[in-house]
Amino acid sequence: MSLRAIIYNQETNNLEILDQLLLPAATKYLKVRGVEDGWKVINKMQVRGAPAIAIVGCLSLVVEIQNEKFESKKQLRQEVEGKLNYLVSSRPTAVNMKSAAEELIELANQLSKDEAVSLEDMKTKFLTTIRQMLEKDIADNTAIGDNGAKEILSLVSGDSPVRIITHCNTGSLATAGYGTALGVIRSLNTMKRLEHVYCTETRPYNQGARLTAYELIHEKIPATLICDSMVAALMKTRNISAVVVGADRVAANGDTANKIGTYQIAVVAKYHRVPFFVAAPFTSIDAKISSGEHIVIEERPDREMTHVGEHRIAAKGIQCWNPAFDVTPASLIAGIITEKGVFKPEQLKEALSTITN
Ligand SMILES: CSC[C@@H](O)[C@@H](O)C(=O)COP(=O)(O)O
Repeated sequence: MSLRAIIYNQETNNLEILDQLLLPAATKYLKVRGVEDGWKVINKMQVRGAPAIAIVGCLSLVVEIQNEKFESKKQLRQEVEGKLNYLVSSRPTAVNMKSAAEELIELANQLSKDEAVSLEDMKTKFLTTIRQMLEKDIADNTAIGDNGAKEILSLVSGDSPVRIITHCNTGSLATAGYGTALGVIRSLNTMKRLEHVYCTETRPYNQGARLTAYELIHEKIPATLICDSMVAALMKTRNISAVVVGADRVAANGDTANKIGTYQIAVVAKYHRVPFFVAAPFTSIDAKISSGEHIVIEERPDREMTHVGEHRIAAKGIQCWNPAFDVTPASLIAGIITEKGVFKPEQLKEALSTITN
């Protein structure tokens, strides 16, 4: 069974997340009792990964309001709007929580205006919409996995197996399950066409060494860990078939914000003529921004660079710069693998306007 980052029980209204700060040393689930807990676990990165952030944020709202009594539809609408906006402020770069909040606020507005909808119906419809996010994300990831595997295999001759590089963590721990870039790797492995995957350590937070490596071992996928600084040497010496990474926000022109270090891998891939793919659900695409210039990059505390756990590794007193993400220009991206197909960056705008649900 694949790892579960999010466990939600509708009957008991219980939400738990796997504390990703403790992995791989300890597997401990944390209860999320409402929006305040939701905000904290996202901000502290106990849950992380763009799709997982949105799902946990929205489910924390379900937990909070499921048993709450509201006087009117207006009161319910105002409360969900305030709380969703608060959840959006937990981390700025990934678009998924923001898009989910905007859609849910729009839904609350519509239901609140519709006189045929009672207060009870409004609440039920609202809660059901959020609960469906979990299942939808898994279905989307499975489609991304299959679309990406087919795309990569179409680039190699005959039945040759492929060798993939990935960065950060994009698997079951970063999503509702299966994963995006790691979903592509999982699908290639299921098709028996994956020779090997190389995962980067992903400094400074080590999502690759701690989380991706853990998932790959758990899934028995043939894998090797490399430091972030080894990518160029690896591409020069091993015959790498493709790079596949996830995304925190894809702009309308295809520029993609993802974990810090993604951009330099794309530059190195271009030099070595290795196709560089981004795997992300439509919920990670921000059609409202024309390019990556408009993406706010989160800067995290120095401590994440100077310490590993409780252990200081950097000289005391040194200044740090710790952006959590960078933006890879569309010109370096061979394709954006989504649940609705694989698009070249320049095809994205049209896909966004023609493909709805
Ligand atoms: C499917 S997850 C895609 C991205 O969110 C992932 O690659 C990433 O950058 C995660 O960053 P994180 O800071 O760990 O939340």
